[in-house]
Amino acid sequence: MTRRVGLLGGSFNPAHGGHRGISRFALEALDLDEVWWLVSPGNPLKPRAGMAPLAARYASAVRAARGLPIRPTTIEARLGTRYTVETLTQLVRRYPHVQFIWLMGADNLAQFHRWRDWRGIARRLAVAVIARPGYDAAARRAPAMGWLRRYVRPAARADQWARWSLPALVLLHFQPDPRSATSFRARHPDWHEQATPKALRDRVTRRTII
Ligand SMILES: Nc1ncnc2c1ncn2[C@@H]1O[C@H](COP(=O)(O)OP(=O)(O)OP(=O)(O)O)[C@@H](O)[C@H]1O
Ligand SMILES: O=C(O)c1ccc[n+]([C@@H]2O[C@H](COP(=O)([O-])O)[C@@H](O)[C@H]2O)c1
Repeated sequence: MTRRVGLLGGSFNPAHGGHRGISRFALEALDLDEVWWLVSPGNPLKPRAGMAPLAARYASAVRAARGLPIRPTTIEARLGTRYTVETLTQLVRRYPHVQFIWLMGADNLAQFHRWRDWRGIARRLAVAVIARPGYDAAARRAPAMGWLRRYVRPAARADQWARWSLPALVLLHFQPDPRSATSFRARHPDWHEQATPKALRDRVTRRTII
């Protein structure tokens, strides 16, 4: 049977309640079986300075995902992909029985036009953007919206996304969640220096999704 999976790519530096909240919301609004958290080896647009090691970020994701149908994974490190379009090409090929939808917060929509082959991403799979406090105006004015606007689908029918022709974009609003990794790091600057259990660290390189 075809599974419906939402992909939330991120730095997870560290994972926090906002990731959990939006994933829980997406599971329901998009009628998903699972959300996979793609813990990035390194966002191509973010500086490396201040980025905790992948093992620590992955461990934080495993903790934050507990009890929900969310699978944190470091698959991009194993595939050797950093650009989302490359990751998606490989995932679609590797998992022919999974229907994927790309999830991202409104802050990323504002930057989307800077991603490699962003139109190609939207041609490969549906995209759901989740509102984020402080980013409404930036998302509305997002340069990528100049092209994407014509492909916007009604949020009231978000659970039908698997039937939409591509490109397809849905803008989802739910109780805005102000949590961010930036504010977490401001309060806990050395969060990743706490020991990462060795077993978890080892699993980062070995882990497969299914
Ligand atoms: N509170 C939130 N509301 C909506 N989207 C969110 C929220 N937190 C994270 N996201 C989204 O989750 C994905 C991964 O986010 P990321 O790991 O960069 O966390 P972040 O809190 O945005 O980090 P930072 O503050 O370091 O930029 C991105 O698409 C981001 O937009
Ligand atoms: O492919 C790109 O050009 C690209 C540029 C910037 C960000 N991304 C992806 O966007 C996702 C969110 O990143 P972040 O750091 O905002 O959590 C993550 O999966 C990144 O790999 C991808």
